[in-house]
Parts: sequence; structure tokens; C-alpha cells
Amino acid sequence: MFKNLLIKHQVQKRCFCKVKNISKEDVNIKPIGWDKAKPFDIIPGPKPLPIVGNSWRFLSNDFKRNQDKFHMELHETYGDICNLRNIRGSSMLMVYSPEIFEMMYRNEGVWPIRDGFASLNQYRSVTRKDIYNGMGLLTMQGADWHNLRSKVNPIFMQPRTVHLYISSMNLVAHDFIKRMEKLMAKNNEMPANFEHELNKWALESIGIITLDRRLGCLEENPTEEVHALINSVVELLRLLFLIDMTAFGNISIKYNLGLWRKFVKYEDYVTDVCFKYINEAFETLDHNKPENEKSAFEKLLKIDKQFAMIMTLDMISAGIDTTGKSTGAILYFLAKNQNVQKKLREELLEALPDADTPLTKEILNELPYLKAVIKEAQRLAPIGTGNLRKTTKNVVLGGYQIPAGVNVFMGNLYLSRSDKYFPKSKEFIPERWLRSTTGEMSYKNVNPFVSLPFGFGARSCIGRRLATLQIEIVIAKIIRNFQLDWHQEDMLFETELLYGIKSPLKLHVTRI
Ligand code: HEM
Repeated sequence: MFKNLLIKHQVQKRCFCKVKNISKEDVNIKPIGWDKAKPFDIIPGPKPLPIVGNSWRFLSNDFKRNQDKFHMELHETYGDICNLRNIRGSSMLMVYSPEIFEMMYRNEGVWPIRDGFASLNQYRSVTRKDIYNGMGLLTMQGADWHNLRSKVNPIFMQPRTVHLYISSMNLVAHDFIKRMEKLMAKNNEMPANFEHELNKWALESIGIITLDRRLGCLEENPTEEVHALINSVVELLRLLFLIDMTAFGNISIKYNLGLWRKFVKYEDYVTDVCFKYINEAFETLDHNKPENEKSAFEKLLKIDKQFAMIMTLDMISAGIDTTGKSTGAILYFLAKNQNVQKKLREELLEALPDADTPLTKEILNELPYLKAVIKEAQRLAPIGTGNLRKTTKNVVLGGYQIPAGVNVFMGNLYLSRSDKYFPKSKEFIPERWLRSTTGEMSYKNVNPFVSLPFGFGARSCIGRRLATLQIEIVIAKIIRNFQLDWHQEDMLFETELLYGIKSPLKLHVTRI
């Protein structure tokens, strides 16, 4: 049925797609305060180097390994708004104030633009146009994006529909506990590639949600395909960052150089494997299944077949390293902070007297500390170091005139690790998210625009509810079943598009 979608595109046209959803009227409107604001051109910022501009900064060691230093230097030198001129030919504003973040979001309009992903855009709109026709929530903009997003929201953003997947998530989390038991058999220590194991759990989980299919990732010997799919997704994120953030990225696409060819090779692999899984799911569809047992793919089919395939593929690829990395960071913080782990286990022992009890919506509602632990870990180690938006109209930010069409990076992680917004900000203190906490640490003092691990507003993460539920279930099961300890040096964190744990996650694990 869908085989025609899989025909490979022969010719690579070499051009860039421009986003065309900023209206001329919006460009001409002057918002309140515009005339009194300072002109865009005088926003301070470091001088760009010839050719590479300021792009090199995103490849620097500080950006990769020391986010606090990278942003602190820009913030302290240039203030709450800094203009990084010439990032692939355009300005990118780096913003360090929650009041400005809020202003930015309040002015993003009904079709917010999150620019970037030029490589993915090129791949979907040009290289493999015959398959994708530019489609996908990550790359689409304007009315086309809005049209699809509003059809998909009821499936993924409503708690009622997301809760339907709880029993599948329990099944996979249960298998992950068995997998950990096997892994700990030798010396009670998780292997150096435990992050890959977490990615396998994430893929198995998203596989059952999207396709109602077990992919066998947690079996003793999963197929080579599963490993290769995970590795391709991880590698693609790294390449996407390199291509999208550097001047070399443009050249690489234009002249079909090694970097771009590698990107296309991995994208092709992910497309082939995911579409194979999706085609198999399509061929074995049970049309008599009740609505509440249908996979995400079956629900998406009602919208449009091609979109159902592409959205399912996006969910599979977006649901691996994101959820895996986040979960890895939470486990590390719990192993490092024994008092927190103990308190969480007490909550879990009460809610789950039997270790094998499946988590239900009702039980999860009784686990406020679990939720606080996850929020706290995502404050300190969100997978995105900040959120990106493009101004869709003229707006005044921080006293400056910002015209429509400017990229704005909001530095959430840097602010989340500042004592100005979170007392004892470098410490792992889940209590700050509990409604019962009073005084300095009360959640009432938290500025809601500082820590935004899933973004904000109409364009926020579509997988937020699914990912949160998956993480809650697996963390509850792990901590209910195992004592975690950390006998290694402190974890290193790194940014390669996604931010997250870098050192091997060699957790010391003991069965309870
Ligand atoms: C812990 C796991 C995850 C985190 C922390 C996360 C975080 C994010 C963030 C920060 C954004 C950008 C939001 C914005 O611009 O305001 C985003 C977008 C997105 N995420 Fe996630 N994500 C996670 C898991 C997932 C999963 C499991 C899926 C798929 C099921 C997914 C699919 C997407 C998609 C499709 C978008 C683009 C939405 C749009 O532009 O309309 N994410 N995610």
C-alpha cells in the first residue's frame, strides 16, 4: 500500500527552503513602546569572525562541556540580550531573563516558529521530497504546521488518551527490570553502555505505543536492526547539530560533501526501518479493535495516511534518545543523592507494597515526590539547554526593537542553575517542587518561565505527556526494585544538540 512512498529519490536539488509565514502586515505593525525602544543594530554582542561568524562558539569546548561558563560570559559581558551576529548568515539573540522569555512567548502568535533543523528541512523538502513532501511537525511552519498539530493534539496532549497506554508502558518497564537483573548478574554494576540499554527501553516503549508491536529490544539478543536504528538516531542528532549550527553545514549541503552525505545515509536508514515496521503494522491491522486499544498509528490513520506514517516515524525517532537521556540523568541524580532516593522509595513502598504491582493512573496520582524528583532532574539536566523561537512580528524585548524574523535563543538551563531563580540552585532538592514546601524553597517562588524542559505554548513538545508517563513508570519500578549507588567520579554532562549525561552510567545496583 505504502510502497510507493519508499521509492528512493534520485536527484538532490541543492537549495534551501525559506520559511514564508511572516505576513507583510505583521512586519509593518509597530508594537507599543517601539518608538521609544533602542534600535536592533545596537544590541551588544561579540564581533563575528570572517566567514564563520559566531557559529564557531557552538562548537567550542565551553558550549559542549561547560554550558554555565559559555552563557555566563555572554550574559555578564553583554547583558540580558546579546546579539550573536552571523550564525549561518543571520543574527541569533541570546536572552537571559525570564521576563523577556515570557514577552517572547506572549508574542509568538498562533503559528509559532521554531527555526533550525535546516538539514532535516532539506532532507524532507528536497532530497527525499517524494517520500516526505516537507512534512513533519519538527520542520513545518505556519498554517500547515498548525493544521496538523491541531489534529494530532487530541491524540497526544490529552491525559485521557495518553493514559490508555499505561498498561503497555508497565509491560515494557517490567521487562526492563528483568533486563537490569541480567545486567547486574556479574558485579552489581550496570555496563558502561547502560545509556544504550535505556534507549532500548525507550524504543521498545514507543514501539508499543505507536504500533502496538513489541520490537524485542529488551530480549537477550535483539536484532542488529534495533541497535542500528538507535545508533542512527543518536548519530543523526549529532550531525544535525553540526550541519545546522556551522557555516560549513551550508557548504556541506550545497556541494554534497561527506558530512551531508552521512546525514542522508542515516536518515535513509531510519526512514527505511521505521517505514518497514509501519508497513508491517498496517498489513496486520485489526479493524475490529475497540477505540481504546488502538495504537497511535491507527488513530493517526484517520487524519491522513502519509501523515500517519511520517508522524509515527517522528515519534519513534524523537522518542528514543530524548526519553533515554532524561531517564539516565534522573537515575544518576538518585544514585548520587541517597537521602532523596530513600524518601522516594518510602513513597513507593507505601503505594506499591508488592514490587510487581503495575502502576495505574490512580497510583501515579499518589506519588508527588516521584514527580518532584523528575522535575528537579529536568531542571538541572533538561535535554535542551534552551528554547528557540523566531519573532513572527515586530516586538520590543528588553528595551530593544526586534524586527520580525529574528531567531531568539532563551537560555533556560543557565538560568535554572542560578541562585537568583532557584535557591541552592546547584543542589538536587526535589522538595522545591512540592506544594507542601513553604518558605524560601516554596514552589510559589518559582518563576514559571525559567525551567521549561518541554518548551512552552502551542509549539511545546507533543510527546510531553507520553514521555513523562513512561519516565514516571520506569523510575518508580526501578527504585521500588533496586537500591542505586554511585561509586564513580561525578558525572560529566555534554551538549551535542541534546544536553545530557556523558560519562558511562555505571550505576551500582542492589536488589531490594
Ligand atoms: C523527556 C523527553 C522529551 C523532552 C525533554 C522533550 C523536549 C522537547 C522540547 C524542548 C521541544 C521544543 C518545544 C518548544 O519549542 O517549545 C520538543 C518538541 C517536540 N518533541 Fe519532544 N521531548 C521529549 C520526548 C518526546 C517524545 C517521546 C516525542 C514523540 C513521541 C517527542 C516529539 C516532539 C515533537 C514532534 C516536537 C516538535 C513539536 C512541534 O514543533 O509542534 N518528544 N520536545
